Amino acid sequence: MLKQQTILIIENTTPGRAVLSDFLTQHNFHSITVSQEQLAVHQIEQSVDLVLIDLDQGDQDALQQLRYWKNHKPETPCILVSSSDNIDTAVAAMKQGAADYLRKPVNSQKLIQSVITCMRSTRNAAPAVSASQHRPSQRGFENIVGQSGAMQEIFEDARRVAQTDSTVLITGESGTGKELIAEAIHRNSPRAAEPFVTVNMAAVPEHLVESELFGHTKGSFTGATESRRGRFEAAHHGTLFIDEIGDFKLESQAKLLRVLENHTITPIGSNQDRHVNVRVVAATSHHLEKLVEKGRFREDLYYRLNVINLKLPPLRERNEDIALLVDSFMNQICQQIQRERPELSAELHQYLVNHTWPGNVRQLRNCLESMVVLSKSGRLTLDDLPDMLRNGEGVHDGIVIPEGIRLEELERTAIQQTLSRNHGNRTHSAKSLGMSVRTLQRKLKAWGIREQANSFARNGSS
Ligand SMILES: Nc1ncnc2c1ncn2[C@@H]1O[C@H](COP(=O)(O)OP(=O)(O)OP(=O)(O)O)[C@@H](O)[C@H]1O
Repeated sequence: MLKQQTILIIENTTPGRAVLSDFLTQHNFHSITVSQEQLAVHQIEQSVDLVLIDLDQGDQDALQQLRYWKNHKPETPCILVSSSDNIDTAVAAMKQGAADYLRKPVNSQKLIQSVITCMRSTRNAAPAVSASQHRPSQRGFENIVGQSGAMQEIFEDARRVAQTDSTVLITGESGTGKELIAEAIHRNSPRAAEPFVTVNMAAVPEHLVESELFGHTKGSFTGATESRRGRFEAAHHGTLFIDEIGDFKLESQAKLLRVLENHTITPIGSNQDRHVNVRVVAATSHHLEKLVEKGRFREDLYYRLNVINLKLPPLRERNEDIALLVDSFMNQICQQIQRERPELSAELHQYLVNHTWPGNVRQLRNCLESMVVLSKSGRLTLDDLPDMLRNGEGVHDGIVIPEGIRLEELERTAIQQTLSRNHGNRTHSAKSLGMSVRTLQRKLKAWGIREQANSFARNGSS
């Protein structure tokens, strides 16, 4: 049994805090309880073993809280608890790195099981020296998996831009590997021996953005008890990766533009400019052009950042990479938690390859990790899939169609998911989709997924 591990409970109601705290105390955990408003920087700085966030404080606030936590203490597992059955929130939480998502009323056994599992999985993971426990230790291109044409082009372009000092804008949905590419660019650049510093704008509270980037002097605002170096200075001679640049407020955008043009920063409260030599790589999952049209992103900053644009495709557009990713993640995860690599049933493998993965590579990795950690035998099957996936997430049940998706992609996704649900049976799938088997076969052939369906059908009973 774990002894006196500390759990931080962020929950806005006093009775809710008391119930959770009593319950965890009974199970020998030490708990600290706060409401979101009470949460202070020193609590984030202190060492806690797990964070429990109540989503009923408002989905967006809780998700922001999660992002902030993952940015500052990526190694600390966060469990989200919610009475909402909004699948989008659950998906968003998992995409942003929640270790688990529990629906209220939470069965006490389930809560304890989740707490113990999340802590165990973190303890067994590699030491938290990197910004993410999921990242390989050598973070060059050699650790980025992808044999699809789209990824090969990205690698080629990224290697080329690594040699320059140009600003790079990496675009792509959350979890597609933007940060991984940014770091690989840095590791392959002449700045490789200098710092690679990251900052996620979506995770920094609005009033702290400028202090985070440019630093502040002691006493320059309430709470500034010490002078603090900003991320630009921390990245001096190296690379600064600014994630979710689209979340910058207009006022800060003007200041950022000035730094990019003059290479000088002025910490808050100081009247002295400081020279910084920093290469900026920015990333966003938003359509910046649209934000520019709406007046929410400065056009001049957009052009200044967009000198070189690398567009990472979502995982559903490069299914051919999934089998490789699965193989690589299974090896990594099993090595990290020192487990023998379990076998994957043919149905499960087929499911993983055909799933649309709205949370992209991150979600695929989290799914595999959760299955491996919780597995009781040496073989993983469809029954081992996390609940959220088994309940149809990623199948677009609510039909939320991502912007810019082509009809053909939708059709392909619908067909692949239906085949997966019907264990590769084309007759049942065609019937359920309201098309003839012949049409279904023609489409599969045209998309080059005939083999997968065949091999699945052959192995379907294994
Ligand atoms: N091609 C890949 N090969 C191996 N691992 C990958 C690949 N792409 C992403 N990952 C892994 O997926 C996770 C998410 O990647 P990353 O943080 O780089 O995505 P992102 O696009 O920056 O996400 P966000 O926009 O949410 O910050 C990480 O654990 C990363 O190591």
